Amino acid sequence: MHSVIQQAKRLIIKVGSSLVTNDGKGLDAAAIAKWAEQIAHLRTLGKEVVLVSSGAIAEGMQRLGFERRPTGVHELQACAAVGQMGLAQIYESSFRAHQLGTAQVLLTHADLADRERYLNARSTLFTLLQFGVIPIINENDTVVTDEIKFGDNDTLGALVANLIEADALIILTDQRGLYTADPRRDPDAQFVHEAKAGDLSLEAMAGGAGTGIGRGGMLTKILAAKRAATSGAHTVIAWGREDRVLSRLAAGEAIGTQLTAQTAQLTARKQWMADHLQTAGRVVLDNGAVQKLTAEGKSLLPIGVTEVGGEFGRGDVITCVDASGKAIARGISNYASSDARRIVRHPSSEILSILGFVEEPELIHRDNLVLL
Ligand SMILES: Nc1ncnc2c1ncn2[C@@H]1O[C@H](COP(=O)(O)OP(=O)(O)O)[C@@H](O)[C@H]1O
Ligand SMILES: N[C@@H](CCC(=O)OP(=O)(O)O)C(=O)O
Repeated sequence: MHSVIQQAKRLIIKVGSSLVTNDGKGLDAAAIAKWAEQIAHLRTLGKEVVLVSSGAIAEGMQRLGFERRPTGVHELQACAAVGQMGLAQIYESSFRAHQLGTAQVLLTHADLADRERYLNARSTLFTLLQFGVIPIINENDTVVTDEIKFGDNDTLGALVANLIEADALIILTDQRGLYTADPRRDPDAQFVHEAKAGDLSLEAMAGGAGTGIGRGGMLTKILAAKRAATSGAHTVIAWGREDRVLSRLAAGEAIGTQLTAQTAQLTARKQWMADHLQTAGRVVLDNGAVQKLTAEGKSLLPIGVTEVGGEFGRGDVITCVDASGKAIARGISNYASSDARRIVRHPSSEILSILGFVEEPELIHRDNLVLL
């Protein structure tokens, strides 16, 4: 019995190129329809699902008549642009059959490295989930070059898991999971049912991609599990063509390789904030706001702030101090210091008229806040 997917409330599901495009033969509509049906079922169980799908380049190659993967970066980018249309179309119609809308989200490494864009991507994804649509994510291949690429969507899946604090990452691939060696090369390879995410011995077992279609191979999946675990997300690597694989995982069946995160979600997040020893600025809270944060676990609203110190940007970690100057919390600011100065002491309903825009009603959302 594997219970991590059964218990997960928010899930990232990553499907690889070889699966989506039937080993490069063209989009596998039947397989995609089955995942869409199962994801619709997961939604009825109350789970939020974000899909990370590869396959744009493979599908674009097919559409443009390439027999082999082109080597030129612009040809690859052109393939991605062409193929992404196919992906968007097939996901939209497959989910539509289950009364579910989809949204296309194309991300680059630079988007997640930049704090402001990181926060924007995060807020947009949360909003899409609130609207009940399925975000379909891929790398924005047309604008990236090798140096700034995620490179493989396993890594992207893990970063998205970190971004929206998913409980689990499911990586669907063309193998049943991790073996002690590449099963395509070593007939004696043993299946690994369960391990700790981040266990170094796993990295020695995993090899590169098995076909010319996929990019990452097993090593990037193992590293993705390690990365996902830093924000407390567990990973399951499973065969995408396994009968009802997603529904059975959600029912607690032990399919695939389960890589369990060792850090609890909250601890991981707290640790991340605690690591920000040098914060960019500070806000002074009135007694009411101190009470809301410390005793009631609430978010910090601009109205509870009396003073803003230092220069910081949206997305920077700042310190919250009480009237005596004692640090009581640390968190990610939704507003730059220049904007924060204008909205403090005001109710959130006035943010729009003061600034002309609203990022969020909170200065720091409680999910982005750690008490000291
Ligand atoms: N230890 C291992 N266990 C399982 N598969 C492995 C291992 N090492 C390498 N592989 C290879 O990784 C491949 C899956 O990665 P990849 O081709 O990138 O798929 P995807 O397109 O799903 O990301 C498998 O087909 C397999 O040949
Ligand atoms: N963004 C690329 C994904 C490349 C990639 O990571 O492929 P895979 O190893 O199959 O997940 C595409 O859509 O073709």
